[in-house]
Amino acid sequence: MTLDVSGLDVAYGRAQVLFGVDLHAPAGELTCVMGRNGVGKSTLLKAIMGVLPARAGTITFEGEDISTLKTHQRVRRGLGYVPQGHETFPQLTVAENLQVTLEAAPGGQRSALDEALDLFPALRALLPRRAGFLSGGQQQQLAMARALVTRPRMLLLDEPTEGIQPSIIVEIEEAIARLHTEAGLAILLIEQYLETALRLADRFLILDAGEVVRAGPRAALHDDSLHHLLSV
Ligand SMILES: Nc1ncnc2c1ncn2[C@@H]1O[C@H](COP(=O)(O)OP(=O)(O)OP(=O)(O)O)[C@@H](O)[C@H]1O
Repeated sequence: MTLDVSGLDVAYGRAQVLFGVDLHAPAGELTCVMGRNGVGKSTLLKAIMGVLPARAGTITFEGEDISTLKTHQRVRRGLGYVPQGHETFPQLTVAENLQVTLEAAPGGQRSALDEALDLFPALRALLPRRAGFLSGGQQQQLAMARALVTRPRMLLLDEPTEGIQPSIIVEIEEAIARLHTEAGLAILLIEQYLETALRLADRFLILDAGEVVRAGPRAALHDDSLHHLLSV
């Protein structure tokens, strides 16, 4: 369940955005990817999922080189991904959103759906609602529940609390903490805020202008010299 990225370069056309990024996200640990707006955090997750092609570098998951696999093959290997902006099918109900994913998942099991709903109990009451009518926070919970239905071994979350009302942020953070501590799921979390990272992370990595400038265990985040690299 360990994910290793080595020497990753990614570009949008001629504009290179990631430069030789190395990342080690061990099994069972929660790794925070941090850094200010536009430093390349989302691009890193997209490249790990194969949504964007890498120009150079390797991505290894559980010892297998997955660099050339298609996104759905990476999902089958056990990577779950919740992109920024919590994409759901707005015209479908919450129940249908979950069902569609369950049916598309190899060996998808009803029990996985029940477990996902146990993690976000508020979604149960919303099952008949169209996803497009949910609040941003509820849609984020639905997007996370959908990713969990595929029973990932590592979950990649792109700023799950961005732009979400504080009461639901707490629920989402609790769900992330439970997935990590109770279910032992490995998590790669994009998180801009230091306080949240200090609460949740086992280890961290800070990007600046597309390069890894710091990485280490959570304790190393208590370092004032990092502040200029983060949003405050
Ligand atoms: N589709 C695209 N085409 C061209 N450039 C892009 C594209 N998407 C992102 N970029 C650029 O790549 C850089 C990194 O963007 P990215 O979204 O990965 O950063 P980020 O750290 O996730 O920032 P944010 O927190 O704002 O999402 C930025 O300069 C951005 O403008």
